[in-house]
Amino acid sequence: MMTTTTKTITQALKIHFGFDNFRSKIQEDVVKAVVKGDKDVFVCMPTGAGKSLCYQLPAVLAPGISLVISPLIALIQDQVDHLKSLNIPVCSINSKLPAGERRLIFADLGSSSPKLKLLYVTPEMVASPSFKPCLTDLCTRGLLSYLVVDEAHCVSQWGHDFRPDYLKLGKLRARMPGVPCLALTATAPKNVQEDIVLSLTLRTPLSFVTPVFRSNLHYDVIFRELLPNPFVHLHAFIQQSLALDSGSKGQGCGIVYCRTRDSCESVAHQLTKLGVSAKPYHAGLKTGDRTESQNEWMQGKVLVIVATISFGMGVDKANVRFVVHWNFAKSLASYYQESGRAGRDGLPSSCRIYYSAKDKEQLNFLIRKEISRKQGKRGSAKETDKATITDFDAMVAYCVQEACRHTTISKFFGNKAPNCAGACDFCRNPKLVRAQLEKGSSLSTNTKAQSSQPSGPFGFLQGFYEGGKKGYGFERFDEGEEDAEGGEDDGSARKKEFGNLYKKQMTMRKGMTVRQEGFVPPDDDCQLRDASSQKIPRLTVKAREHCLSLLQEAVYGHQRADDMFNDTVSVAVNIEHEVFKKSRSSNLYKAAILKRVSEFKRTGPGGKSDDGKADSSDSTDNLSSSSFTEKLPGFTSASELHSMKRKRIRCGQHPPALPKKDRTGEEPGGGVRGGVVPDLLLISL
Ligand SMILES: Nc1ncnc2c1ncn2[C@@H]1O[C@H](COP(=O)(O)OP(=O)(O)OP(=O)(O)O)[C@@H](O)[C@H]1O
Repeated sequence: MMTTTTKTITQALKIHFGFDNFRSKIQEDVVKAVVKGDKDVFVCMPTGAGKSLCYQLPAVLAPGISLVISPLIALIQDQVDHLKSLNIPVCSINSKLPAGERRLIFADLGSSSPKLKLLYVTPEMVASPSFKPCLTDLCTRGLLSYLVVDEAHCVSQWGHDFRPDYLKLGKLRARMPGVPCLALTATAPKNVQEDIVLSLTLRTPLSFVTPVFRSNLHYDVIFRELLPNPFVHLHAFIQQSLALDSGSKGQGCGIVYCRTRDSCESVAHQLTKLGVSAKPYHAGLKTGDRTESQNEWMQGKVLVIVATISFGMGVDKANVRFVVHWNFAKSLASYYQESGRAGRDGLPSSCRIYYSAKDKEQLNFLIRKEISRKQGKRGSAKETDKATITDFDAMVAYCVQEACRHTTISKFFGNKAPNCAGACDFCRNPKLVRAQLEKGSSLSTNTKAQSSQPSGPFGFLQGFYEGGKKGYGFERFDEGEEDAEGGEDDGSARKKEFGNLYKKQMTMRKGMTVRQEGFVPPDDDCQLRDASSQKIPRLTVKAREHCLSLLQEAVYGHQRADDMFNDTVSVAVNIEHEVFKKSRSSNLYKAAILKRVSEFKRTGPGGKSDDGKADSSDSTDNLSSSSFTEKLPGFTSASELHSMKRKRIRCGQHPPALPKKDRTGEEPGGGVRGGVVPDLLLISL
């Protein structure tokens, strides 16, 4: 037990970390309790609350070495770099360490008075035969000051990031009975907290648990499928969050999380096209490119990083003004942690989900299939399987409930409802949230009504799955990702296999059409009706989708105040489908679509009358769609959309470069080249 005075602690806080004060009373209390060293300590504090200091400061003051267990090498590296920049003797032993450095570290650890203060290792390393003797030696010589378990929720099978190797830490703990243990996490509901204490055999620990509520974060949910152009909407949100339109500099940065590598690429591309500097970050990139993206974002050269969830763990950037989830998170606990990367400096920041029912359905499918696979492997069901589904359901409920978002999160973690005070969309304007829900549910009803097949579990056609079983597949939900170090994964081949299976099933589900050579099938989130139909020769899905987006823009621009809650997406989908059904050739189809588009534009409030003047209904006296945007911050104004209109190009001129993904060799206009279709068709198609 140590008798370090408060003065010594505050001096060390200033000297080693450069802070005049503790960030909070609880941070100070934890540090003092750890420094005292007579008890194990459990800390559950929100993301960004300053948990690292709770063990780093005591470690600096302690005479020996503190062993820190952390789940990821990348996370460890960030901590090590940070501490090295503060001149604190720290190192990490991991599989990637060059032999020479490794020898030096072991030499220091074996010396009579090691210089190292903190030693970071993964749970796998701590259990490895090469490390065990060193650890035993340190224990025997009484040189181990603390055992620190960071991200302690990984120890719990109820936790959203369970790591089987964390379970072995209980045994490790038993081998060092006299060493105080400190477990820290940001995301632990009651059952996970209990599991941590049990698994790590913490002895009557001092618990410091603070509510998860962070008043500086504004949470909201936007239904992506209701948006005429989600990218324009995202762009507007980013502009607002970073105050780009006010010309302010040093305004911070943001993260957009996507589930797949492809969506990272396409969202980053779209944002760049709209004028925001954005870069993708995912495991499919070369390490150098990934590091470059991260560095440029850290330095503020790139404002938005569009990443899979592999990005962010350990990234301590204070001025993240927004975290967007373009795709659904796999659980509410993960969502809390990922969104919590916003506003670590305590300033107002936004956390937004672009919810999509299809996206949810897809993730549901993946999660349940994965559970089924695990159950098949172990031959039995587990309570934790249920917990995974409960956590996912909580995520769904968060999006589709009429309730305060902060309250939903707080209750999930076993806290009381906080005083949100308008820090979520529901508390700001419940009517708008309700309107969006109603629109969303009518959209999903329409989509369901279109299917002539009875749905199987979770909306899928049961007979379509291999063997007709209720198997769901997919072991990780950030598909296409490299595995986290030591994660419980069986390899990428199976991932790919499930990916292909999933795509195949979705295609079958959409159209039951046998694929013809050369026909590129619709993506999983394609909104078209009869998307897989190849009834019109040479008409591609891409061309149809493009027509649909033109229709959507036109329908949206056509809306008047009294029909602003009309479902523009469904209207456009139905018109496109009607035209598709009636047309016999690709050219006739396109001409019919353009005719409908120009009709809408001519007659709508945002359109022009025949004499070329703005329609009188566009006057500021009327409730235009831009004032609607202010009222319902889930929707993009028609004017924003019209400013996105494609540039007029003439026959013989090259169209603007297509995004990489579109360069398939296939003509966007369905294989029709300039000269065959009139000029007007090339403008838009
Ligand atoms: N006493 C303090 N005064 C000022 N800033 C502090 C203090 N303690 C910590 N910080 C800063 O707060 C930020 C968040 O700290 P830290 O990374 O430890 O949070 P955390 O609780 O571990 O979050 P997460 O769970 O997301 O990893 C860091 O930038 C850190 O430097």
